[in-house]
Amino acid sequence: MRIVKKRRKVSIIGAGNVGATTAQKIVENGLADVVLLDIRDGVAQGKSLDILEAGPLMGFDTRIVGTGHYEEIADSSVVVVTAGFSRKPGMSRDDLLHKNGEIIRDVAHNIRKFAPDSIIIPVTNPMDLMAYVLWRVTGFPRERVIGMGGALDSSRFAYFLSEETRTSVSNIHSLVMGGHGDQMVPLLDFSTIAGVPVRKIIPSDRLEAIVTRTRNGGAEIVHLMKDSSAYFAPAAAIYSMIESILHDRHRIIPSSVLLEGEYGIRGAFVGVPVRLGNQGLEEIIQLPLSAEESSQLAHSAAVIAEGISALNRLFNNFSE
Ligand SMILES: NC(=O)c1ccc[n+]([C@@H]2O[C@H](COP(=O)([O-])OP(=O)(O)OC[C@H]3O[C@@H](n4cnc5c(N)ncnc54)[C@H](O)[C@@H]3O)[C@@H](O)[C@H]2O)c1
Ligand SMILES: O=C(O)C[C@H](O)C(=O)O
Repeated sequence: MRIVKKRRKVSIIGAGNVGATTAQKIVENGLADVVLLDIRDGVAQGKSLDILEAGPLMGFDTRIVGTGHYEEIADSSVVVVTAGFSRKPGMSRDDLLHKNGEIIRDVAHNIRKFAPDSIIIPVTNPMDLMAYVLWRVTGFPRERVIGMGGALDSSRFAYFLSEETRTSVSNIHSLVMGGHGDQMVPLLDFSTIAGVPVRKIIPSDRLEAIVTRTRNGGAEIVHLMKDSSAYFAPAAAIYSMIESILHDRHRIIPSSVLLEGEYGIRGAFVGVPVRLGNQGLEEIIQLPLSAEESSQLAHSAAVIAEGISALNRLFNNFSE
């Protein structure tokens, strides 16, 4: 007997650099059908057609629809939110709070209305705070709002470690926790090369330089590109999360989720290692952090909590 399984649907809000690159990866790898939505007339439609016209060359049969209408996102398994402004050289991610906050509140209302059963992956910056807006407005359970930040930061950290040691990236496991901002916490005790802790292999001054470069990884690209932030590695990070969810792989991927007492933090979205499967967030992995790492994480969470206070001042009422 043939098992016929309908392809899953992923919607991406924002057809800019991150959104369109993510769409292309999903469709080319046959992971899901995609709806690409943008406020700019014709952009999502044009990019979708362009991606489809590569089908005969790349050999994929997955579909992508470009649209400006939220009705199209109905029945999505996953909705990725990349709509909004990116920072320019000299700006911090938090400088985008007001402009992107308004956009994301509107996007959240539409997700609640048209894709109420979806799992949301917030990407727009400042990501941990935009995740909070999406969670507050949609009223989704925390299992279904999972922000992308730690996957990207950990990948950057791993790449820099591989470059330093001239070792294949496949031998490197790295972990970055905390907010997706200047206070992120790269964890040396949980980062290894072929199972050996990095502190045993790389001298401390070099490790310190790598940690600093990881913290500034986003800014380094913004400085180089001037009018855009990163999008190839971000799209790969989003893809890895969606793949673990749709294929129910239970991969442990650092992501920004609402903490309810884990790591001593409550009421904020903060990056922690989580297990991702069909239902979204399956488990928050609690690691035995050192006193110094715990205090760095607490500091990062305190900065996010300040951002939440600013959001509460901005939106008296999240549901307007
Ligand atoms: N979390 C992360 O790790 C991470 C990584 C990279 C980028 N980002 C963030 O993702 C966001 C997008 O980055 P980008 O490089 O794709 O930017 P971009 O400018 O290329 O694309 C943004 C798109 O959003 C669209 N848009 C704006 N308002 C909209 C609305 N109301 N509804 C639908 N679409 C709307 C724009 O028309 C544009 O096409 C930025 O905020 C950036 O800082 C986050
Ligand atoms: O740095 C940015 O503004 C974009 C993104 O958050 C990144 O880390 O590349």
